[in-house]
Order: sequence, then C-alpha cells, then structure tokens
Amino acid sequence: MNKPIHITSEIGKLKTVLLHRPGKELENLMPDYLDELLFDDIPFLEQAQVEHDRFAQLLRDKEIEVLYLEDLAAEAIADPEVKAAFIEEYLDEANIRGTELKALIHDMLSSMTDMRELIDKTMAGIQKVELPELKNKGLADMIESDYPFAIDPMPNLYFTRDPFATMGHGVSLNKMYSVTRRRETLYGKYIFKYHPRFKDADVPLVYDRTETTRIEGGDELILSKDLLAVGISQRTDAASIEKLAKNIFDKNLGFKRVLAFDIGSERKFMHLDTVFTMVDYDKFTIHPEIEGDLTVYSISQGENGELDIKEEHETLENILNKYLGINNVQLIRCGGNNLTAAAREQWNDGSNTLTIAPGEVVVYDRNPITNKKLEEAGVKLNYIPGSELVRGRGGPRCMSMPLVREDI
Ligand SMILES: NC(=[NH2+])NCCC[C@H](N)C(=O)O
Repeated sequence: MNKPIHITSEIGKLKTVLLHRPGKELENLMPDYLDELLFDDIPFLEQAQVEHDRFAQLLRDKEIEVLYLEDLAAEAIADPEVKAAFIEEYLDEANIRGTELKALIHDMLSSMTDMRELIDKTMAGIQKVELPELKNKGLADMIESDYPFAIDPMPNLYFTRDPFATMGHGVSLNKMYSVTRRRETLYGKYIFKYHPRFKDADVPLVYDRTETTRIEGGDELILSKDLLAVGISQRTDAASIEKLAKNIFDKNLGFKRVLAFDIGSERKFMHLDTVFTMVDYDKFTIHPEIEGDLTVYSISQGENGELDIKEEHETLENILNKYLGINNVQLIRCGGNNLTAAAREQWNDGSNTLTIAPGEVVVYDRNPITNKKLEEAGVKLNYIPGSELVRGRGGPRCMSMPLVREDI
C-alpha cells in the first residue's frame, strides 16, 4: 500500500496537498478582535475564495491532487460515534460560558445530518444571535453581553501549513501558540485517526496537540530525507523542538538531524517560512534581515537515546552548504537589495513560496521585485493573486500542507 503521507523534502514533485477554502469564519472577523485572531484586516470573503480557487486550480492543472481539510474532516466523522466524540471534544475546547448554552449548541450540532455542514459550522463559529432559544432559558444576559460570539471563529484555518506538519510518513500534530489557533488541530486529530485514507496506515505522531509547549508547521521545514530545519520563533519553543527531535529519532522516521534556527520572536518573523524557504536543490528565498551570523543548534541522536546538541554561530549560507553537503547554496533575497521593498514584500509573503517541483514555485503576483529575483535565479514561477488572502499574513506555503511528494 502506498503511504498516505510521504514527505522527504521541501521541493520534490508535489503529488497531494491539503488546502482549506476560506469560509464563513472570515465573515466572523470584527475590527475589535483582529489582534487576538491574528488578522491585520478583514478579507472580502467572496474575493478571497476566488483567489483561493485560482490557487487550487493551478495546482490541479499541474496534476497535483488537491484535498480539502473540510472534506476530510467531514468524511472522518461519518460514523455516528465518531461524530458524537468530535462534538464533545469540540465543545469542551470551545470556551463556552454557561452549561445551558453548551447544551443548546450540543443539540444544534448533533442534529445536523450533513457532516460537511457540521464541520463548516464548527469552523465558522457561532454568533449568539444564531441561538434565539437562549432567551427562553433565562440566559438573556449572555445574549446581551457585548461579546457577540457563543463560539469563536477559526479564521486562520486556510493556513493549513501550521496546525500540523507532515514529515517522512509521520505527522507533527501541533500545540499552537495562540488560543485562537489551538482548536484547529482537532480536525487533524480526527482525520489522521479516523479518515479511511489514513486510518489503516497508523500514522505516527511525532508531536501531539496535548503537549504543553508550542510548535507550528510554519517553523517545520524538510530540507532533505536526512535533515529537518525548525525555527525557534514567536510560535515555536526550544523545548518543543527537543521533544520533536526525540520522537523523530525514536520512531525511526528516517531523519538524522534537526537544525534549530533561532529567528527571534517578532510577528513579522512569526515562522521560519516567513524568512526562509527552499525552492530548489541549492536555492532558497530569504529575508535579508537573517543574513549575517545566526545561532543554530544542530541536534542528532546521541548515546543511550539522549540528544546530542551542538550550538553554532554561522551564516545561513555556510550552514546550508555544510549540512546539505553542497558548496553552491544560492540565497535569493526577498525584495532584492532595497530595504523598503524587502520589508514590504516580506510582509506580503514574498519569501513564502510553495515549491511544487525542484526549481518551480507558486508565488503571489503582488511581489514583483522578489519574483524578478527568483526568475533571474532560474526559478520557474506560477502566479496567483493574493489581495484578499494576504490580509491574514500568509502566502502559498502557509496555505498548503503537502501530503505526498516524490523523492528527490
Ligand atoms: N506558515 C505561516 N507563515 N503561516 C502564516 C499564518 C498567519 C496567521 N494569521 C497566523 O498568525 O498564525
């Protein structure tokens, strides 16, 4: 049987990818709560969907199988017992104030017979005004309080890169940094456990959402079948990288070394993939601010199952040459040599490329300076529009989770 997950590089020909088409959760964004929900503006849903559909169609035109998170999740909970368990768990994590309110929503979700509708509802969130019965139960105060939601939306779901990350034939089911994104990983839990595509494969989990320290997929890069890169960032703790490395070695996923890159913890550099992505065997896009010496921890398996950790201070170029065993790494600067362009295009995810084959990527059309640099370096570009999608601060890499790539 072909493994449903097979990822041994960041650049091998992409065969199957997981997306989420933005849905009603984006219409539950409000200016007052944008910061907590990690958005900088409110995308126009209809247009965001048009842009997203272009992205998906481009991938299909390249003969890549496109799967949707919402479909897999719906299929995963088809069995009534699984559906019931999912609803319980979803509600337990939904921060609902008031038991009657919870019971009411429980009834509402349980009575839904179309699993896609149910999943969409759990993603969109629930406004208190959608529950008129609540008044009769004496809980009018809940309705009248200023906060409009009974259950918050999950607007970041279209960044499928983050809640879990595929590596080898395993999955890092992540503990997210922010409250608003923690619930997203529940879909992954049910998909890998119960979906027919995955359930017989016993997908090994090398990280679990129940962990106490955080890690996100934007920080997890597969540099080769032997080598992972993980960012120590706003989103990912050093402690999580140790746990991940230990599990990867113990569960024999094939990787020999994990490089942990310390990239600081600002929002603009929230993940490693916002400053650094791999586009070819020897080519990387980078944000100029990570040039110069970096602190990198090289983690391998030591004696008696302990980790062997070495600290190094080196330029990105030297580190990549050394650990990839090449001598001609080419770093392509986001925004070229102009600082203003670099800042602007990095903010608009100019270095957040999705590589679909060695030397071929998907990029936003809105970053012409970076795109020209990529072209000059011999990289083949496929453009998508991103005027609305970018408002959530993510590009083609963030909006996709590869499930299968050809080996390189
Ligand atoms: N892999 C990425 N860079 N993902 C971008 C995620 C953006 C999202 N608004 C967040 O802050 O979480």
